[in-house]
Amino acid sequence: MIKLQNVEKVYRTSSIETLALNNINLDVKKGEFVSIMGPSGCGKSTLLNIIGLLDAPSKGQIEIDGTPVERYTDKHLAELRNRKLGFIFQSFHLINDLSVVDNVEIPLLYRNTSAKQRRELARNALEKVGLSNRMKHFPKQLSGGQKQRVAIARAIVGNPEIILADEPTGNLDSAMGNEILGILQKLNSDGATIVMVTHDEAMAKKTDRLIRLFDGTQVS
Ligand SMILES: Nc1ncnc2c1ncn2[C@@H]1O[C@H](COP(=O)(O)OP(=O)(O)OP(=O)(O)O)[C@@H](O)[C@H]1O
Repeated sequence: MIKLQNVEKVYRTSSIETLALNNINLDVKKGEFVSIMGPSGCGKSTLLNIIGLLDAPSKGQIEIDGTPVERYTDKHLAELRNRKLGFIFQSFHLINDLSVVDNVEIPLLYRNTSAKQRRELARNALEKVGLSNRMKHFPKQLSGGQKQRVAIARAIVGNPEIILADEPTGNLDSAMGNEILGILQKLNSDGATIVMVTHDEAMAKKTDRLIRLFDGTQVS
C-alpha cells in the first residue's frame, strides 16, 4: 500500500546537517497496524510525515499503491492526502473556536460535500468514537481523552484507508490511552491501515508489527 525504498532525510541549517532518516525500507500492507518506536530525536515523526506525504525524502522512493509519488502532480498529491490519509497528533490540533462537530467536518470542506451530508458524516464519525452526545461542545469543555476522540473522528470522517497517528496517547493517562488504542484497534479490524508512533512498549506490542528506529536507522 505504502512502500518506502532507501529513504533518506537530511535536514540542513546554515551550520549543521542532521541525518534524520538513513536508508529506510518499509512496506506497509493494507490492513496492517504498524507501530514505530525509538528514543527522542531518532526520526519517528520525520518518518511518519514522509509516509503521510507531508514531507519529501532527500533520497529514495515512495510508492503508493504501486505508483511512485513523483509521478503524481501536486494537485493529485493534495487530493491523495485528503482522501486516503487521516492524521492524528499527540496534541490533538483541534480548533478551539469551532464546536466538536464543526472540527470533525473540516476535512470534508475540501470536498464536494453538502452541508447536510457533512453533518451526517460527522455524526457517524462521532458515534464511532462514542462522542455523539458532545457535538455542540467546544474543545475546552472536553477532557484530554475526549479531545483525542474528536481528533480521531476528524481523521476518519472522510473514510481514509490509512490512519497515521503521532503519539496519539502521549498526552493521556494510561486508562484514556488504552481507550484510544481500543478505538484504533476497532478501526483497524474494520479495515483501516494504521501507522502509529508511540513511546509505550505495551501499546506497541498490541499492534501487528513494531519498527524500531535508532539515530535515523531501522534497527528491527
Ligand atoms: N525541521 C527540522 N530542521 C532541522 N532538524 C530537524 C527538523 N525536524 C527534525 N529535525 C531533527 O531530525 C531528527 C529527527 O527528529 P524527529 O522529530 O523525527 O524525531 P522523533 O523521533 O519524532 O523525536 P521525539 O520522540 O522527540 O518527538 C532530530 O535530530 C531533530 O532535531
